[in-house]
Amino acid sequence: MTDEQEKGATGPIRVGVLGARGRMGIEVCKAVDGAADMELVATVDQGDPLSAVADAGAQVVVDFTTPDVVMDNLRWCVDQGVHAVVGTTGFTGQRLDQVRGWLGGRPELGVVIAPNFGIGAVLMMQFATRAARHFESVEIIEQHHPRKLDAPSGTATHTARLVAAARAEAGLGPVPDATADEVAGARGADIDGVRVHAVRATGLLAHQEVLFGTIGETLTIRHDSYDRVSFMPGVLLAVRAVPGRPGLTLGLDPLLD
Ligand SMILES: NC(=O)c1ccc[n+]([C@@H]2O[C@H](COP(=O)([O-])OP(=O)(O)OC[C@H]3O[C@@H](n4cnc5c(N)ncnc54)[C@H](O)[C@@H]3O)[C@@H](O)[C@H]2O)c1
Ligand SMILES: O=C(O)C1=N[C@H](C(=O)O)CCC1
Repeated sequence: MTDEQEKGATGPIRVGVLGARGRMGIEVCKAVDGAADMELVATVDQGDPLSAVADAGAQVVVDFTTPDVVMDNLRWCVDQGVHAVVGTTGFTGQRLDQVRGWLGGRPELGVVIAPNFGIGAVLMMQFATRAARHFESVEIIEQHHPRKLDAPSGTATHTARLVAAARAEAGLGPVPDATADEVAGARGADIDGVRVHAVRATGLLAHQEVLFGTIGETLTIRHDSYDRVSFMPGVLLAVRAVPGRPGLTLGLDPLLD
């Protein structure tokens, strides 16, 4: 039995939440509070010292903050020897490599970074990856609440990368598109050759369609989160798993298998 398993066997997982007063942070605090095998020991938001997390003896931190502060938070967690579950978006390949580099010096530590903790959203990405090689055309349409700071969403960016990799592996060429004299933005963002359209509207929460096309047919794979509670089973799953998963885990897929 590892040290972590031993700690887990003797008591609840001690959890600290960063971004605790944000839309997601509030839900995470409620979910952790309501989990019999966890104890919410620290809640930190902008202006509060991170040291509260260490002082409280947190074993796992959950971060739902903003792309501009999340790397500093993660660096701090690694330095302090605290496992991390991260839902904050903005993770480029370069950022992920940086996190892997930090973890190289702390082989016992785990970090889970997931662009979407909704189980349905994870399946939507898996289904889209599976469909990708069968269709010459693909576009992603993500729709979110208007207070979202980033566009396109982390989920859409991750999906585009997965779909592009599956297309490349299948030997598909570029998506057919004869557009000329494009008005800037009309065709959406280009992520690894996949067009991504970001919609923002009051009343929406988090939604995504992946639209595939080939001769004579289309396939639309759609996921909708209507409430932030939809992300909580995935967050709790990651909190339970991360002490036993050294290194970087990207996405929730390996935890669902
Ligand atoms: N992975 C997922 O399933 C998922 C789901 C929803 C949202 N998100 C992402 O989570 C992030 C947060 O989303 P939100 O809607 O809760 O945003 P939000 O703006 O409501 O919350 C962010 C919180 O972080 C706080 N904050 C800022 N700097 C901080 C710091 N240095 N230390 C501690 N707290 C700090 C802010 O004050 C705010 O309360 C976004 O990147 C969003 O895209 C991911
Ligand atoms: O509300 C948000 O902000 C969300 N962000 C994530 C993303 O960018 O993909 C997940 C869905 C909700």
